[in-house]
Amino acid sequence: MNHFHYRNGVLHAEDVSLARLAEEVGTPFYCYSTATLERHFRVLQEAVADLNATICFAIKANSNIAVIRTLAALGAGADVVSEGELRRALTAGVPPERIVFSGVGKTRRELELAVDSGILQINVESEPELEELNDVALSRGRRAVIGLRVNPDVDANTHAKITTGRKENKFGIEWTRAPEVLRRARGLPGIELASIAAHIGSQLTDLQPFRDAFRRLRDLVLMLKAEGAAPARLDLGGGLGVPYDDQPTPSPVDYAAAIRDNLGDLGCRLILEPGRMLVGNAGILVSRVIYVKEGATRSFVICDAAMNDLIRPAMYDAFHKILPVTEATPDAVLRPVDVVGPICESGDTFAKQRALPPLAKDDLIAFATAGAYGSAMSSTYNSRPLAPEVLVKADRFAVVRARPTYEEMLALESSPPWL
Ligand SMILES: Cc1ncc(COP(=O)(O)O)c(C=O)c1O
Ligand SMILES: N[C@@H](CCCC[NH3+])C(=O)O
Repeated sequence: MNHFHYRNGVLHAEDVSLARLAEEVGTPFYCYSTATLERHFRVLQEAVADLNATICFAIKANSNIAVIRTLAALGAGADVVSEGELRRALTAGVPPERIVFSGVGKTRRELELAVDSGILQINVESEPELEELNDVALSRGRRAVIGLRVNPDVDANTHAKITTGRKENKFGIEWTRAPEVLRRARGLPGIELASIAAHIGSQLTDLQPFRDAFRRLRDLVLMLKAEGAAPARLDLGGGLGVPYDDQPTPSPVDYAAAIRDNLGDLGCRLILEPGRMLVGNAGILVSRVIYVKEGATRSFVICDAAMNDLIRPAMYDAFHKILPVTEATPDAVLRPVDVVGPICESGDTFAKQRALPPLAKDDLIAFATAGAYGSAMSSTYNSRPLAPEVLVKADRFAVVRARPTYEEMLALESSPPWL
């Protein structure tokens, strides 16, 4: 369910016309719906209500502070993976006791900041990191509260670039060594082992890989219990997919059932780290057609958004629905076009041979389901300013990240003295 819909023939975000927003903020821009964010959070919260779970929004999916703040106001925590994300979460008002710090390559400085901030847990992904964190904690006279992320060697059945729980992936402690490393963690004076964690990948459209991973976590918990050292918490990561096309994806209720069936009787508190499912359908990227060009074998709709704004099609061959902001008439004849950006790479293509209603210079189009890994993965490639972000709530809107000026973009660079 999302709150982007046509009203009087114009695409709206809640009660705000995207055509009006395009006039006010210029294109391209991202637009997020507060109602969709809130609805997605509540649907998940209700689905897991009996499971004693903390929902830590994976802010890598959408790091806009207003988006994080919207979710934090409903009780969301945050899953962060860098100093920058930790600072964002704290700035957005997420209480430290609801923050989890994940990632395979946390620097000593990041570990120090995490320990000093008093966050819920640091998810350790390797033995060298465990030793480093032990050292950091002892040097501060503290014990670091950790989750040990294990790699359950389960195929998440998703795009190869976003699968994370196979043994050939860089993430987590190798499955066969997990018992030994858990015991090592228990014995370290600077470490408090509070949790076991796993995250097997992103955009999962099938629950079976989750079930397989949960069974493996169950085995580890039972092993620790038998040793009298049951973990207080289990961190199940994120990964639930969203429908980019019209294919159904598992519901939060079914996901919760998979958790309940496999882990519900263990008496552990749970941490969930959803990213995409909270924000994916809450965001849209609006762009203006610059030209329509007739090539030798196909037609190109060249728009002012590009791969630097939304890299998912170029990087993962991802599909995003493309909607005309002015609704097509029922008798409009669709024709196949390539929708491309202005960047100097053929990979700067949003869609190939997509059947779309007639589009002309200056028309507005919108890329749907762009709220997750859209703006968060954008860059300034080709010296293009980052697209602004707008948050809508009913009939109100706010520019929650402005488009930088070219002066601001150039200001961080300087000439060396010899030039
Ligand atoms: C450790 C961790 N947690 C949570 C997530 C969020 O994943 P998703 O956006 O698929 O829910 C990711 C990204 O896949 C991740 O690496
Ligand atoms: N960036 C990926 C998801 C990666 C998840 C990160 N753990 C995407 O756009 O689908």
